[in-house]
Formats: sequence, structure tokens, C-alpha cells
Amino acid sequence: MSELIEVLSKEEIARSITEVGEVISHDYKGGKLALVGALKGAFIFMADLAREITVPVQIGFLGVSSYGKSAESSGTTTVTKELDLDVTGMDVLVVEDIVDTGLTLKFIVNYLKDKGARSVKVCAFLDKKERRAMDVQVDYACHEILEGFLVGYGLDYAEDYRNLPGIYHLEM
Ligand SMILES: O=P(O)(O)OC[C@H]1O[C@H](OP(=O)(O)OP(=O)(O)O)[C@H](O)[C@@H]1O
Ligand code: HPA
Ligand SMILES: [Mg+2]
Repeated sequence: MSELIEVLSKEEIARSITEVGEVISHDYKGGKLALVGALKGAFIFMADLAREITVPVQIGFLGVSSYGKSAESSGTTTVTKELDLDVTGMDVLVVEDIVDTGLTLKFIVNYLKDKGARSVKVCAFLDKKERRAMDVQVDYACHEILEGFLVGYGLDYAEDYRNLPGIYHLEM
């Protein structure tokens, strides 16, 4: 039997996103931003973050998968859905639910540069450094988490738990 232990409540999540949204709005003041969400995990975070940003934004989604049904990265990132927004010449902010090994993010940043983005920065809901294997920069993070496999608020284990309103440590 696996057990769920709460790490972040709904209220803590909301507070951190408001704060990060304010910083992003300040940093991009006077500009326009393309928010690119990494599906599936970032679908809830994107909806909440976008509403805390006060500069004009366009929204796109890119489907990528590195984990499948496992709690370990497969080591390769597959595109499950091509980006649905033209980011040529745009300042892009990648919206990720979690940066763990960094493999998926590295792939996304390269993908967006290849698509002609003017600048690419990263906003992650969770920045988890325990398993970091790639040299990637997380410009904005709502929470730094030390360890463990996390689910809820968009994050899954084998497609389960994405709809939980908080973040939970999954003890397997
Ligand atoms: O830093 P990494 O070790 O690469 O892990 C982070 C990525 O893993 C998860 O995606 P996953 O492949 O599980 O797809 P999903 O978003 O559809 O769940 C998560 O949503 C991130 O995109
Ligand atoms: O801790 C995690 N939880 C869910 N998905 C993930 N993808 C990378 N790390 C994680
Ligand atoms: Mg997943």
C-alpha cells in the first residue's frame, strides 16, 4: 500500500503563486509574454499562475513526457503534442510543475530556442534538486523541495493523483 503525506496545502500553494506572479509581473513590466506550459503536469499551475500575472500574455502548451508510468525518468523526452503557439521573437516563460533531473526542461528550452524565441526563462512550481542531473536554470520557483516523489496539483504517478489540491509525498 502506498501512503500520501501532505507537503503543501492548498493555501500555501495559492500564497506562493501570488508572490511569484507579482515578481514576474514586475520583471516583465511594459512587455508581453508567451507562457508555455509543459503538459500534462503544468495544466493546473498554468491556470493559477496566468491569473496572477498582470502583463499581457499569450498562452501555449507543449506536451512532453519523460516518466511514463515510472517514478524514475526514462532518460529520454518524447513530444506528445507540438507547441500550439508561434513564439518567434517572443519572450517566453516556460511553466513547469516540477524540475527534477532537469532533463525535460533542458529539452523544452532547446525546443523553444529552435522555434525562434527571443528569450526563454523558466517558472517552476516545484524545484527539486535531489536528482538534478542537467545544468538548467530555474528563474522563478514557488517552492524548493528537498526530496521524495511528489504528487498532486497536476503531478502524477502513473497518471493518478493529478487532481489532488495539495502536494503530497508518495511513500511507496
Ligand atoms: O526534471 P525531470 O526529471 O525531467 O522531471 C520533470 C518532468 O517530469 C514530469 O513530466 P512527465 O514526464 O511525468 O509527464 P507529465 O507531465 O505528463 O506527467 C513533470 O511534469 C516534468 O515535466
Ligand atoms: O516527484 C515527482 N512527482 C511527479 N512527477 C515527477 N516528475 C519528476 N519528478 C516527479
Ligand atoms: Mg508524470
